[in-house]
Amino acid sequence: RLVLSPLSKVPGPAIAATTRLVLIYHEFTRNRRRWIHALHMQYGPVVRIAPNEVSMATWDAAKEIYVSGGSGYDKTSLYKLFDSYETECMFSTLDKAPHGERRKRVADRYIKSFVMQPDVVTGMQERAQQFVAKCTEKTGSVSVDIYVYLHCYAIDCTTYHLFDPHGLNSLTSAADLAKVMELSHHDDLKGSYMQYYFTELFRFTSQFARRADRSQGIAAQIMNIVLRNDIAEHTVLYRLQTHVDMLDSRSIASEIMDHTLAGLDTTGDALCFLMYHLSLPASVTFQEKLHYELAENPSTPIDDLSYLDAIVKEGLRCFSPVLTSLPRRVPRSGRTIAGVFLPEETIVSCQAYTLHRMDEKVFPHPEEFIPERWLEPEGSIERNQLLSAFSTGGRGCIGKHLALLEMKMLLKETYSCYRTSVSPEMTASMDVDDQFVTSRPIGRKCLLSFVKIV
Ligand code: HEM
Repeated sequence: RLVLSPLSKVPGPAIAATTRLVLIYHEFTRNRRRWIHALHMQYGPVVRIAPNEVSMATWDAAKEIYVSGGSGYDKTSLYKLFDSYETECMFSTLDKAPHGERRKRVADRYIKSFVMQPDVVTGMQERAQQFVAKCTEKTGSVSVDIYVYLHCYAIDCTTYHLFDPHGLNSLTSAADLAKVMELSHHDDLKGSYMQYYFTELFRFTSQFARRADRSQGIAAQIMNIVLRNDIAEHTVLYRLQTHVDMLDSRSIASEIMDHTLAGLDTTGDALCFLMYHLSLPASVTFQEKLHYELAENPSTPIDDLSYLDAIVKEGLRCFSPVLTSLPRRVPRSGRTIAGVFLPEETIVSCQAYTLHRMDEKVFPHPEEFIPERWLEPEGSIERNQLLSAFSTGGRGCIGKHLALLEMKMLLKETYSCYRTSVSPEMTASMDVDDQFVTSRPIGRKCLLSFVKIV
């Protein structure tokens, strides 16, 4: 492995080239992303992290892995863990052709022009207003745990888009709030890796199945909704139910379930990290500039607010909720990337955490939160190419435009009228806790105070 493997010339620690146990150790100790980033800083943009696995950190490599041929290389079996009801969904379909067929069924519901329609925008705005009302219902300098309410907001918005009028109303209903608490406080990292490495064992012990522990309640609810015939026409479920070549109900439920969970932690955690950062004393100017833009342009379309856009992009660059590698398999007969030949079936990936930091010509002072960098015309192409929060290509995030609308709407409704600051009672850690795919604050609590701007 160290000497004769076609990967033997790829830089990286010798021990990692000889056994996968090193990578497994970092996976189980929640250190995979940090370890890979440190290796990139030491060895450069191409690193061997296991006998048959290579990590890359340039836009050219990302383009080849995720965009070549439309949707890049096929996924690894890690994604099989995202089946629901023991049935494939778009995200867990490994190969290109069946994935493309699945994606076409719902793609029109997620394109920007559809998401920006009044039906959808108004739905998001109502929920953003409910979020602000919830955070400000008690008067005085009361601190509010936005971690929970942001997850409520994310799932209420997503399920409105997926299966209105039966979406969750966790910002207004205590029963739905309890479901969100259950979903957003789970810890899936070790269980998921166990399931990945010991697939056969888990097949016989399905009571430990990854999703079952956190999402049994919502899974049953979604299956019931899928069978209903009163779904609003603007939704993803309606699109699936009325497709000429309709999928069976388990496949539809699996798809809807996956989108529900895909839109929960991602948008919820991204907003949580971002609002926390904006509420620190050092961010007063960012809040002021944002408030000024919102107050001066109350009727400007949300997508034309350039400072709001810069805040969201910088938030996604610094605190992306999907920081870790998105693994793919090198196609038949192998490929050469960045001058390195990778044999067929080598596992290859990029991680957003490193793409967002490594090239200091594109992102000077990468550890600093500087929204203004997104307003500079020079270097704009390179910055946007390397911003990988939603990944890229035909398997990139289908919910990107919905997520951006949700984020912008919530910030607009909040910072048009309120100033936020970190509450003095806030002792929970906001350091990043890597889960299997997403990352969230370690403390799972974020206490902020809201003060009305008069
Ligand atoms: C800030 C919020 C979000 C972020 C950062 C994010 C990020 C991502 C990323 C990086 C991927 C690609 C993963 C991979 O290749 O392994 C992805 C895929 C996906 N996302 Fe998102 N996502 C967000 C919100 C949403 C929302 C709101 C929805 C839907 C309601 C959604 C639905 C999906 C689906 C269905 C896929 C799979 C696409 C496919 O396989 O073709 N995401 N997301």
